[in-house]
Amino acid sequence: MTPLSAEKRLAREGALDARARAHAGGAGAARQAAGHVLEAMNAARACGTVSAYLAIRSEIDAMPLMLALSGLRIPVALPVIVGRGQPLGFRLWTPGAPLDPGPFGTSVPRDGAEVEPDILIVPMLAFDARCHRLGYGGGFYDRTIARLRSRGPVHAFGLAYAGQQMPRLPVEATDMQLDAVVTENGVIRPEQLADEALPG
Ligand SMILES: Nc1nc2c(c(=O)[nH]1)N(C=O)[C@@H](CNc1ccc(C(=O)N[C@@H](CCC(=O)O)C(=O)O)cc1)CN2
Ligand SMILES: Nc1ncnc2c1ncn2[C@@H]1O[C@H](COP(=O)(O)OP(=O)(O)OP(=O)(O)O)[C@@H](O)[C@H]1O
Repeated sequence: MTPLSAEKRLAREGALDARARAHAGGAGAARQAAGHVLEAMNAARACGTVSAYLAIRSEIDAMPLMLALSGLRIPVALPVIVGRGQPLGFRLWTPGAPLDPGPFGTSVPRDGAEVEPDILIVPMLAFDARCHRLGYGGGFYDRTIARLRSRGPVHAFGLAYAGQQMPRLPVEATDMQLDAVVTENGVIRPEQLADEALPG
């Protein structure tokens, strides 16, 4: 294990605790965040298919957003684990669509068509002011964002509780920066830190 992955593992422990505390605050945050995602999409002129997620553990619920998008006739997709070390696949979802159990407590639409999303709504353990993200460590979203960005423009918006912000996350070369992180308090765009251009 490299020192950086050990650092990430430590950060994950603190992040799980902070997220669980934020989650105990109730369902209002998920509804507020959903409204801010729609604002962020409008501001970025982002349109097309939106991939979201079915929350596991203490992730902020994306369902209010998914229902709002469906109501606006915007196509919604859900991630599918294709294999270890592989980018995620995506299947179309509609409210009430039958689901099959997937790995790690996830659920996937049973018979949704496979699609390529234009907008990714990304769950996480933690984020920082530069919109770097810490996930569960599978590297699934990093590989997925890298692949989609290599093919064309894609918007990657993190969705999180404001309480999931951390001072500064450890960053590996493969870690993708998000275009924004949306919380119940609004939209956070990546902050350019003064020392970012310096080596080390
Ligand atoms: N709601 C949701 N759906 C999602 C993701 C996600 O983060 N959240 N994913 C984002 O990639 C993918 C699923 N990937 C996941 C990868 C690991 C774990 C997880 O719980 N890992 C365990 C370690 C398990 C093990 O190593 O055996 C852990 O963190 O304790 C969960 C989801 C696709 N769907
Ligand atoms: N595009 C990529 N190509 C090759 N390896 C990658 C890529 N992206 C990430 N990885 C590797 O995957 C492993 C896990 O990455 P990381 O710790 O960033 O996962 P994560 O972002 O927390 O997980 P997830 O995205 O699944 O929630 C790391 O060893 C990382 O180097």
